Amino acid sequence: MSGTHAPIDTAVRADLVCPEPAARPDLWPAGTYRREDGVLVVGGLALTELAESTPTFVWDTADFAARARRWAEAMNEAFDGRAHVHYAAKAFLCARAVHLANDAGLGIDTASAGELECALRAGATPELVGLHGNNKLDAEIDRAITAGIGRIIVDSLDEIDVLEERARACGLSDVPVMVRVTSGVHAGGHEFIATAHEDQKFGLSLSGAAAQAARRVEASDVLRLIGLHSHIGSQIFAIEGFAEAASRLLELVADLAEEGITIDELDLGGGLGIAYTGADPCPPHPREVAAALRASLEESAAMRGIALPRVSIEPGRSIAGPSQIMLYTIGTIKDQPVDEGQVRTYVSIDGGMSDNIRPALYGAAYTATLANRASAAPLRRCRVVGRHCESGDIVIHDVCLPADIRRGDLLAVPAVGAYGHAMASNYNMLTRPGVIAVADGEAETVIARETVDDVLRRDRDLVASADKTAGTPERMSG
Ligand SMILES: Cc1ncc(COP(=O)(O)O)c(C=O)c1O
Ligand SMILES: N[C@@H](CCCC[NH3+])C(=O)O
Repeated sequence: MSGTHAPIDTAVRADLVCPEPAARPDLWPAGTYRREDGVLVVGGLALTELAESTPTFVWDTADFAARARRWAEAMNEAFDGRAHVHYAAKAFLCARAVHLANDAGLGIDTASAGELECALRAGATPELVGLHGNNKLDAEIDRAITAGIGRIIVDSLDEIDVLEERARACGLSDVPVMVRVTSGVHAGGHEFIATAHEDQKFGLSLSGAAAQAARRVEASDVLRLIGLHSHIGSQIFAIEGFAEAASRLLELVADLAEEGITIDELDLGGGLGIAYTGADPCPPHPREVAAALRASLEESAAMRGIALPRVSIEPGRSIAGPSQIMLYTIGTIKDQPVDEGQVRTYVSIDGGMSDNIRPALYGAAYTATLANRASAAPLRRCRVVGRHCESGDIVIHDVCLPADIRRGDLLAVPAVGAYGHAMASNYNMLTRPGVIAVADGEAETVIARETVDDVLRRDRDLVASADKTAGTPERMSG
């Protein structure tokens, strides 16, 4: 990095420095450390071993499994073995994730035909699978109910009619249904990921529609009411929001009980936050969350004179998030003038908003550190950008990196395991990165990185013209 201008805001702020794994282990897969030669090691594997594979998600599967187990143990301990945990597949899904969740005793929460199909084909126990969605398609419903999944979470009154119709068409008479209730608790980070305030698309309002839905499902001859569901949002650190939502749901449980309708289960959704940078607090341990939920639910139930229903939850981010890091290779580095006499250092990496849309979509903050070496150079405030044709293609707005970073260095971004790969796109026809599992020092590709041919194969005209010239579709197969 060179230039005659002073860098913008030369003061290196501690909160913009990426915490080393030893200082903030919660940001990294467990056991991540920096070797004596400065190389970062994840899952026992030196990240320099993956230098040829960047950009890539690096997934510590043992870390994912341990986080899943921690939720299962915490909930079962707090709720005397009567709780259940469903992994929210939208955070990150592949067959391996299903196996790991399953081995830890978790069910799978899905939200589309694709997620459902992946869970079922990977061998998830159907009774432990749930299906969400504010506009479920007939084909999705048919697949879900004929596979015998354990819960369809209805999201509107209309959908109850559709579910009844589909159940009859499929010859089924005992379809398990939960009613998604909008509790009115507004929690979570960005507005786009808060889901339980009134004026948004999800759920049925506590102020009327939820009770109506419960009555209709209860009265149905083909549906079976198994519980109420609430999801208040995502990236939440304060346990009070979950407790408040649960307490409001219990009020509805008590009202319904007076009408003779029994609610056996409350699903409190997902939402526990994780730390993305050194400025974020450490999230509470699942044990702490589970114990607080138990205490508050017990108090609310006692106050209303009702028995405590079974409790389930659907964590996604808190299981998948810290289990993956993103590994990029640094390319162009340049200083851009921003103000009189000042410059900002732009560090370009070989990925961008197509593998991490969260900064552009939610203003999410990330941090990064050199993965291939340590440096004693002074720190400099940088902006990490991708290689898309878009000035908003910013992966990290502000991070302090050693002033001697150079083309070819590896950059590790922690906590990308949730809503990273899952929200990746092909913008600018970039190929989506793969996911490399690391465990015991070994690397294994679990999701192959896309090739340009993978992307172009969907264009039927290109396939047809390749067929004509080569006489074989293999030409396009990458
Ligand atoms: C219904 C439902 N359950 C679970 C989750 C998972 O949330 P998180 O990844 O924040 O734990 C979500 C996403 O926010 C959701 O919409
Ligand atoms: N996609 C969001 C959270 C998921 C919201 C799902 N209800 C994120 O990246 O933070």
